[in-house]
Amino acid sequence: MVEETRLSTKDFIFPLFVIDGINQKEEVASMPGIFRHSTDLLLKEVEECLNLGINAFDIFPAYPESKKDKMATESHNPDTFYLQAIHKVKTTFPEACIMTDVAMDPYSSDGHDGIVEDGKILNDETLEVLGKMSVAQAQAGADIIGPSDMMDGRVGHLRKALDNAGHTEVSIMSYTAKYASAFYNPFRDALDSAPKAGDKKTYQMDPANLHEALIEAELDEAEGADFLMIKPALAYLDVIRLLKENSNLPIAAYNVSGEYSMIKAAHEKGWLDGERAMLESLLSIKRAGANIILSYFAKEYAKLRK
Ligand SMILES: NCC(=O)CCC(=O)O
Ligand SMILES: [Mg+2]
Repeated sequence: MVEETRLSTKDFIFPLFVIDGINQKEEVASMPGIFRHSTDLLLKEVEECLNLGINAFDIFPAYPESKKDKMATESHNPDTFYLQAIHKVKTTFPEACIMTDVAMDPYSSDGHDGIVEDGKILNDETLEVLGKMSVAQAQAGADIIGPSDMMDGRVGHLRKALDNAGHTEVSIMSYTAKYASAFYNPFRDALDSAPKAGDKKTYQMDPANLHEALIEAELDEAEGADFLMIKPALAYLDVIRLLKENSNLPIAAYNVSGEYSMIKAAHEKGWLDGERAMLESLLSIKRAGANIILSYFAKEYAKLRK
């Protein structure tokens, strides 16, 4: 009765990885228990999760090097397997909430979220590509698009692009405060999307900065974001709390791959109780103020609750 914070399966968005092909299921080496599925098996995974009470999914594609180029052209090719997978999932399970990822890195031969020229990221030119990508994802059936690129002005640009294409009901979950973090490495293994040169510090946030997140939040709200997200979660609980107290938008937190894998690794070594560590860290994210948690633990949590 006096417990102040309670987790529920409904709090979660489960990130899923999709690959091209049929009957393919590969475990991500640095993320025990997390798989890359071809679309046919992804449908089974979504069905299993829906039966466990998970309603929302964030789907990411892993592309082979041969499909990548400087302009991320594959990202808005209507025949590409990712867009077809989104369409298939949404038409098979219309009740599922489907979120997609907007950034160039899975399709970029530079492994960056934007267009690279002479070692620099071209912010405004990148917005054009992100606009095409968003409209293609909305067309495929996305309910929420998740711009994870951190270019300036992209929320407003994408809102306009979606509206102009008739997708007024597609929401934007902005990666408002996405920090240049060491905790993303397993995810980059899952997607083979690590930067080929340089790092992401010119567009992602400095882990030293808290109040800069408020500037990002004000801009995103003004530009039309429907949700604000903080990423990573565990090393940034203060940022979650600050945005929760300063915005009336729903607050999401991304419990990222490294946060998942370090608990899994310590559990495998017998150094801590993985289940208790999972529950405690998820609870801390909600206690800090997140309404929504994107987590690779979502399915494990849902099974436990069941
Ligand atoms: N745009 C999504 C991510 O970058 C996820 C990172 C992670 O899970 O480590
Ligand atoms: Mg920004």
